[in-house]
Amino acid sequence: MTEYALEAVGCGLRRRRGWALRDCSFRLPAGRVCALVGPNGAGKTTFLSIAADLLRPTTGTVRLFGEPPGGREARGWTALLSQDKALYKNFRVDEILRMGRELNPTWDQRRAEEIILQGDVPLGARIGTLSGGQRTRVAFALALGKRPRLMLLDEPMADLDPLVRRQMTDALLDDARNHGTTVVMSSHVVAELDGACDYLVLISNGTVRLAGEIDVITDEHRLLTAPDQDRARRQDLRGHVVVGTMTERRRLTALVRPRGPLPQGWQAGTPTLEELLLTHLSSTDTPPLITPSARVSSDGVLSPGGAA
Ligand SMILES: Nc1ncnc2c1ncn2[C@@H]1O[C@H](COP(=O)(O)OP(=O)(O)OP(=O)(O)O)[C@@H](O)[C@H]1O
Repeated sequence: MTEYALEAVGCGLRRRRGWALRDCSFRLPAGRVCALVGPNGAGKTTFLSIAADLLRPTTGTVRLFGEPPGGREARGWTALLSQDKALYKNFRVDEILRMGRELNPTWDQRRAEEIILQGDVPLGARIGTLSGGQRTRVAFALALGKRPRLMLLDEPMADLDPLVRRQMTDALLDDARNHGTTVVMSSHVVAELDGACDYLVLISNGTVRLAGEIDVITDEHRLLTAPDQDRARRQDLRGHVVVGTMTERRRLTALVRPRGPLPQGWQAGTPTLEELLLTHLSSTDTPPLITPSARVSSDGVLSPGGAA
């Protein structure tokens, strides 16, 4: 039976200005590396904060391996690496690692030190004297040293140079491959997600628009291209779900979810992850696409045998 690292059922959070997250339902099978994507203000940080028990949802529930995020077990299983990386500035790096060791029964000192030393960060240096990128590396060491079952990352790599981004991505993938760690990573950098992630959750306006395996979601779409001279060609797309269209150099390109045979005279290709995300990010009225493995039934009961 499929084990789910994360299940959200009807999860919503209301802020003073309105809903930051609304009726968010999906599930994430254990061991996946999931990209959490959405425009600014979509609700990604809000969702990750609920999963890390920093915020309580106004409606619905989130479960981590079947347990509520605030429970002792779920706290032990989860590591959150957030945008602000709160680390005590007066602590030395080795003191931060000692804190990690004392707080976490599953602590892996060798792993944490490996991450620090790979970046030539002195173990005796105070956090306050480190550069932004070096601090991020310490935060990664603290999170990876915990050996969590579920790693939540909220735009963690913004201040890292490209080489260190690659090192940290490799470290995450290593953990996913060798220890079955489930990773949820929010980022605006598609290149960072492409190749690293095999699962996708796209949130827009506080609601889930896409959720599931990246290859299954990609397979549900076609990128159609036709010369734009013939305006009637737009009519060809009737009956298909059109996520978005773009005209460039007099050629019309449309990202569609086919509903029947593709129209004659159009070239059909598979969209790249970037094409898929950019088009979905600018679309507000496309019906959500949740693949079977990510689906929660409408009455809030998890659908049986949902894994694809
Ligand atoms: N502390 C807060 N008080 C009130 N509203 C907030 C607060 N934090 C976030 N919001 C609002 O909640 C909504 C969701 O914000 P959230 O930070 O979750 O988005 P995000 O997808 O992480 O955005 P970004 O990509 O810009 O980091 C936004 O409308 C935002 O203005």
